[in-house]
Amino acid sequence: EEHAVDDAQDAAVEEHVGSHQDATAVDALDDVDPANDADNAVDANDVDSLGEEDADDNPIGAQQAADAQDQDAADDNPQAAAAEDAQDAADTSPAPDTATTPSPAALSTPASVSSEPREPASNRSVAAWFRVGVEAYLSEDWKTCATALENAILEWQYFLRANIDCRLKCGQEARRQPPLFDKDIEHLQHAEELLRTTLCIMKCKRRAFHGRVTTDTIAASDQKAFRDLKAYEYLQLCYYQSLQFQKAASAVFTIISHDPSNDIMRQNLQYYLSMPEVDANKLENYESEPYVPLYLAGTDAYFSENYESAVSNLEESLHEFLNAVDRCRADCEGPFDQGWLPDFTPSITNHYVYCLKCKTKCHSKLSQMNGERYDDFLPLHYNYLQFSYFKLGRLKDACEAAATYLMFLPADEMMLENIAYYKALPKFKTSMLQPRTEAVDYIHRQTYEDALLKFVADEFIFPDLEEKDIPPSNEIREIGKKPPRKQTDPLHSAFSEQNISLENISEYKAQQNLLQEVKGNNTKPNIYPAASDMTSNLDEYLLSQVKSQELERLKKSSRRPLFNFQRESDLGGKKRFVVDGLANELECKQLVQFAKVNGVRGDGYDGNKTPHSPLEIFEGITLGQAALMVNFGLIELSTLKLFLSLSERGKNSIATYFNISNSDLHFSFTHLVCRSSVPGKSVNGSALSHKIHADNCWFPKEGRCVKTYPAYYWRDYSALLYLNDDFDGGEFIFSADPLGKLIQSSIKPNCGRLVGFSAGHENLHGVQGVKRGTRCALALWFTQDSTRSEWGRILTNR
Ligand SMILES: O=C(O)CCC(=O)C(=O)O
Ligand SMILES: [Fe+2]
Repeated sequence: EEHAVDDAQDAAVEEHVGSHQDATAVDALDDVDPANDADNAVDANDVDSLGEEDADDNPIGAQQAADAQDQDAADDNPQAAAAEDAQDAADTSPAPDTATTPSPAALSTPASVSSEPREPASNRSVAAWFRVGVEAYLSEDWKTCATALENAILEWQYFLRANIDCRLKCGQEARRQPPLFDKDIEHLQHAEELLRTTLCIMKCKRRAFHGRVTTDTIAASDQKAFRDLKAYEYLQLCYYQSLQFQKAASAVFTIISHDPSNDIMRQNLQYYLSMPEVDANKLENYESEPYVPLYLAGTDAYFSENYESAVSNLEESLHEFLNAVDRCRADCEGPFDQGWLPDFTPSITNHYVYCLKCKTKCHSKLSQMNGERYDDFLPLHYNYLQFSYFKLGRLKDACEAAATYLMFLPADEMMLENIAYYKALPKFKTSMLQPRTEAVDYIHRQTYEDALLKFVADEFIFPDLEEKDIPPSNEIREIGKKPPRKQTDPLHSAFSEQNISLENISEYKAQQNLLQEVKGNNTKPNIYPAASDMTSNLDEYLLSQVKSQELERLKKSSRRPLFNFQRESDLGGKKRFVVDGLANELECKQLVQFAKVNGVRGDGYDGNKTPHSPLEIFEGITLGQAALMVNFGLIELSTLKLFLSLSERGKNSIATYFNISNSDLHFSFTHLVCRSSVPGKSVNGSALSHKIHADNCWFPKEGRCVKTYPAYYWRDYSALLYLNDDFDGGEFIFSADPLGKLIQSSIKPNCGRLVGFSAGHENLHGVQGVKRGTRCALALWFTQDSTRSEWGRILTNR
């Protein structure tokens, strides 16, 4: 519960950061309340080290402030008082009740309390609903969890829709206006169009978010959570627990449609589908696009030779697909944190390229139905259409569709043959082979945009930057994130690695600064000093990060923690966390090597060589054994020290996370273990390496977890510090049930990653089968009962 508070604080920080991001340039205009403008200026001041005058210097901001003053005496909210504006806004903003494209997602979201998708019940923001849902999940209040998350999703969809609608409508509207001056000198007409669009967007958003708790800015981390469909992951478990099985299955289906490679959700779906209550034919994708049902209806009609219906459905599907691409592209036009202060032109270029990269992904992102990809989804429409039109005797339409198809796939032999056939028909005229304009424009845009991005990739290369500015290894980066590119400079980086762009650089600099401060003048960014340096308190320092001021500062400047940290809400259950960076590559290699050479088969399990899985070899070595080996001169003292040092780091992280004083926490057992696949045996996909269990009690059957012998019932906390990742399988999993049917989260081991959790039945866990290679970990168990201290540790005190 304490962590819930931490979460809320984090969120507050994020939101805070999020808001002043917008204090820069044009987005600042969005904020029509002058009081807020002032706040933003001050915020910008702390973080971006902008002078206060920046806000005043902002020409439009200043204008606004002046306007505000004029009317201030009469009304605190000057712009709201302007009736004209209100009128304009009514014209330009997405009027709640005249949605041109009602999102099917909203319509089919399980929560559809009313039939009005534009007005979800909303007395909380997106983030607040999400938090209520996750907290309800953690306190096992399944009904509240389900409704809160449904509301979170509705509120999120509203946010998305309002932003997209405003951007699209305002863009169109601005292009329709006659210019203030009818000669386009120095691209002033383009500038005018931007001004008009901006004005319109401000009014539109202001109206769309009027009186709502959710504003037009949502913290980037919250946005990411929703784009990754995090809410559905919780939602499915809450549906399941509140016995709404069909909806649980649909929520999982929604996740898979979005990310077909999500194996955990596939397993969950299989499980749900095996339940008699769940009907596979009624699975719904709650986030499906409008063209999907149209396309399916169109192709069904086509194959049953009902060409009228095929044509009308496929034309509509085509229209909706292009519409979806436009909406996807508009969604890309969000804020961008430059992370530094570039000149005007590089600044807009930077933001432009960021958006462009996002936009060019829309085509393939949408070329799929419920997770099934089709490379030629858009051209396929024209293929079905040409034949259907032909069958209906509409030769001109057939020829147009055929010519359009060829623009996408110019070498398609079948289509070339079709065209030859059409050409031979007496009614044929050459003018009929006109490709359709919507497709011509689409392809031309695609070609030009690809050329721009290729230009960026080829030309923005700055080979002069010194190697010393580049981190030497992956030691300081986050999980799954590429290190900043070699041979790069800030601008290039903005244009290269995915969308992370410049954040890499500012984050890297911030990390460098922090490390510098912590470590004095030692410049190599290495989280841990040499293995033998056991007195270093750097690890303790970093582990106390959650509360540390330094980290707050780091968060403000880079908005990414130094190393990844996952807590309860990320892991789908209580009293658990994951932290990275507890050991460096060298330390991991040394310990793995030691374990592989000295591990004893079946150690710790009375010599049972395959205690967990008959498909794998299990080897282990305890701390006490290692101490004895030093005594007999079999291994180096430094190896023992490393073993000890890593175990202490594990203990520190458990003590810090669970807020226990280090002296009240005792090691009860320390075991360095490796699990190896046996070639030819370990391929069985579903077998577990370690079946689902709790660490301090045992399930005699289902249900009660008994705290008695043979369970190690005195164990209070567990930690696994992983040492390698050069194997397949072997994920650590938290499960909601003892059969491992409902996996809450899955953690891929790698060097320095630690998973920590309380040892009771609230943390059922297991290990997926190791399919290739050897997986080594330092397993640590702790107790608060000093009489249960690990005896072998005494051997190390010499
Ligand atoms: O190795 C792991 O990841 C977990 C092992 C485990 O749960 C145990 O030994 O109790
Ligand atoms: Fe365990």
